[in-house]
Amino acid sequence: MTARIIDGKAFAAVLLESVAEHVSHLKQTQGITPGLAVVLVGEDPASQVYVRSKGQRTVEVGMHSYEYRLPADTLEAELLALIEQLNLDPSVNGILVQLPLPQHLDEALVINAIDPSKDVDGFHISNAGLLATGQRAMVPCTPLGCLMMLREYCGNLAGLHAVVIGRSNIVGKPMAQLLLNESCTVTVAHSRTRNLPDFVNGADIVVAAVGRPLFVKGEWLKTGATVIDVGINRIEQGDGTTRLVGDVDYDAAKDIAGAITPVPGGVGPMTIACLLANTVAACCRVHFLPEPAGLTA
Ligand SMILES: Nc1nc(=O)c2c([nH]1)NC[C@@H]1CN(c3ccc(C(=O)N[C@@H](CCC(=O)O)C(=O)O)cc3)C=[N+]21
Ligand SMILES: [Mg+2]
Repeated sequence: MTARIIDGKAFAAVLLESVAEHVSHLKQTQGITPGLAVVLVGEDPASQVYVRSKGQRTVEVGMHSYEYRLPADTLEAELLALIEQLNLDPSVNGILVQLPLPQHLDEALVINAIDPSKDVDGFHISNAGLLATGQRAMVPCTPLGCLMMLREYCGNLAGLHAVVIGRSNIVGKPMAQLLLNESCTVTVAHSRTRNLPDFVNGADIVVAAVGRPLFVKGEWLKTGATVIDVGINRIEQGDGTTRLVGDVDYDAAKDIAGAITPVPGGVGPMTIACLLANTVAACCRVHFLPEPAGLTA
């Protein structure tokens, strides 16, 4: 069996098109242009690449992009002052503080300083709590993108056994919450789980978010399983160049899975599309306007 390839890039392009239409409608009928502020502290090269591509996509769909690049030694008080300024600025509908932050900054403190209604990453404790209790929340972009692709490829998810590998606050935990809200039977596994292959072998859906290259082996999978690979690992090749690989051994998995996301071109592009969709939703909510459908359970 050869798996269907879940084309996240194409899927994201469709979502971005509908975001762009929504933005254009807001402009024409309300004179409003949604705005997204992205804050990057420090000079991590990978983070700079992501921030640049977020800014480009934001402008492409017709929204305002505001970028703040702060030095690595920025004081916590300075960062909190910027967040407060963005919280109060009505032209800013979404605020994203790029993670990870430098060591001396308290990530939880900084994230929880963001106005929850502008927390388009869905990382604020208030949004995490709303999601965990099945209420309308800003949903973290990566798990939201994964859910959209799963709904498309599996249809109704109720009763399916999903194994989420990874327990981070930004992917594993919210992914498990979303799948529970879809009535999946959810197992949350992680790098310390014993007999992980046995759990994976029982899964109709596998979401791999452990951050270890090629960690999930093809032979662990149940035939026909749907595999979502959240990993983005840059590995050195023999010739000195680098290559992006996921957390799943794709070449082996594709002969056993029923459907699988590639890396790159799977979850990554959906993450950015969902970020922009969340920003439009945040803008609609603050103005009491109808918002794009399908962003939550
Ligand atoms: N507050 C915060 N929110 C985030 O959402 C956030 C963050 N911090 N810190 C870093 C991670 C990483 N992240 C990615 C988004 C898109 C791609 C993406 O589009 N990847 C392309 C390939 C990119 C490449 O070639 O390097 C793909 O998978 O096809 C990757 C990674 C968002 N993050
Ligand atoms: Mg972790």
